[in-house]
Amino acid sequence: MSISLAEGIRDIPDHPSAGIMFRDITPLLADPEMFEEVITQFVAGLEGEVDLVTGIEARGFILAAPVALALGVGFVPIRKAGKLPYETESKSYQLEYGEATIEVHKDAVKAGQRVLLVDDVLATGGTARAGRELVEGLGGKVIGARFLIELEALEGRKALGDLPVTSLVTY
Ligand SMILES: O=P(O)(O)OC[C@H]1O[C@H](OP(=O)(O)OP(=O)(O)O)[C@H](O)[C@@H]1O
Ligand SMILES: Nc1ncnc2[nH]cnc12
Repeated sequence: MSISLAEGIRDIPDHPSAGIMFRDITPLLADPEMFEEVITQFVAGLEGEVDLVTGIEARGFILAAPVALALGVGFVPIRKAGKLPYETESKSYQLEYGEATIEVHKDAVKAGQRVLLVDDVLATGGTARAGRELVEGLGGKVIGARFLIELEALEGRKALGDLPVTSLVTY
């Protein structure tokens, strides 16, 4: 029987602010079959193609870490400003409901490493683009991005240019 990932996503109107329909993935995460299905679909075709997986705080971490382990490669956290302890590079950006700054450790990616970007939601694409720019600023090559959810009306793919993007549930 095929699994419907959309059934694990709950709609919360007006969170975190009026007019936003928040797509809550916690029911999916609480279901091990759905969670495993996401990781299986994310890694399909990527064996041997990736040197590092990066995830963006906080929900991106939940999905990116098991993807890294499934591919047998390391995980690099991209964190909100002020959280990483060593020297960092930073990027500020807009997202669907505000603005933020994210950071990565300066030594987290080596020149030429192939990096997969993983996050839960692609909305405006501001977060993912900032993450891509951080990785590429360190000399890494972002080879693709995987999202559980894509909010198509916000056209986040456009912010990622020619990057190969896969999303599993679209709204
Ligand atoms: O495409 P965008 O418009 O940039 O929006 C997508 C981002 O928004 C959410 O993160 P949020 O900053 O809310 O952080 P969280 O994971 O800590 O809740 C989500 O997890 C993505 O990272
Ligand atoms: N509508 C939304 N629901 C959940 N996460 C988001 N990140 C950006 N927009 C979002």
